[in-house]
Amino acid sequence: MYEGDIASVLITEQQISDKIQELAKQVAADHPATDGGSDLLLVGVLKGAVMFMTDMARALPVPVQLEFMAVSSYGSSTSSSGVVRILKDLDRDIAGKNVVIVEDIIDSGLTLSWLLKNLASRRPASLEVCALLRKPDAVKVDVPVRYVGFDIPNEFVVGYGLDYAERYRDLPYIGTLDPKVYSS
Ligand SMILES: O=P(O)(O)OC[C@H]1O[C@H](OP(=O)(O)OP(=O)(O)O)[C@H](O)[C@@H]1O
Ligand code: HPA
Repeated sequence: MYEGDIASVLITEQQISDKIQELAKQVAADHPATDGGSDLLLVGVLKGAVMFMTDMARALPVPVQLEFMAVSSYGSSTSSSGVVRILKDLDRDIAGKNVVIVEDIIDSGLTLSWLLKNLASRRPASLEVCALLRKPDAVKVDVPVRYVGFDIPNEFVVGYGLDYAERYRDLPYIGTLDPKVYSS
């Protein structure tokens, strides 16, 4: 699939799957199930986090509820515009809920820092972030991320939900994109 467009495989399907088991254990340890179930609410950030969110939800040994939000700062470019827009808001109130934001990638950190402020103002009982990938620039922005899958180099990556111009989301692994794809 996508022959010639992927320069290298950065993280294999197996590595993603093993990491998700690890992350799920960490999240569950911090959010034990109670008699009334668990009030853990995963907030997935569309569209990139869809694969990660659904795999996390199934790996978590505690009941979770799912909500989605769509924001966009990239459009069809490989760098963030810095302007975050809400394309789809949550369907319900998160006040009093234990919320974990599920993100595919933290790159410049702009999306997440905006999202954390936005969701914190809705008064959840707790608010944490679980990100599969984090790039070096994100460390410069002060965003507290409790759960991180992989720290990766500063290269544009695709696959497992991550796109370039809406393509490659369906790849089961994470790869680097051959620069010829976005320079042509
Ligand atoms: O840390 P940042 O530099 O802000 O980048 C991270 C954000 O960029 C991507 O979303 P995008 O806006 O491309 O939308 P998508 O998830 O629909 O692909 C990704 O899914 C993150 O939400
Ligand atoms: O490296 C990336 N790949 C795809 N989408 C992204 N959004 C931020 N960084 C990236």
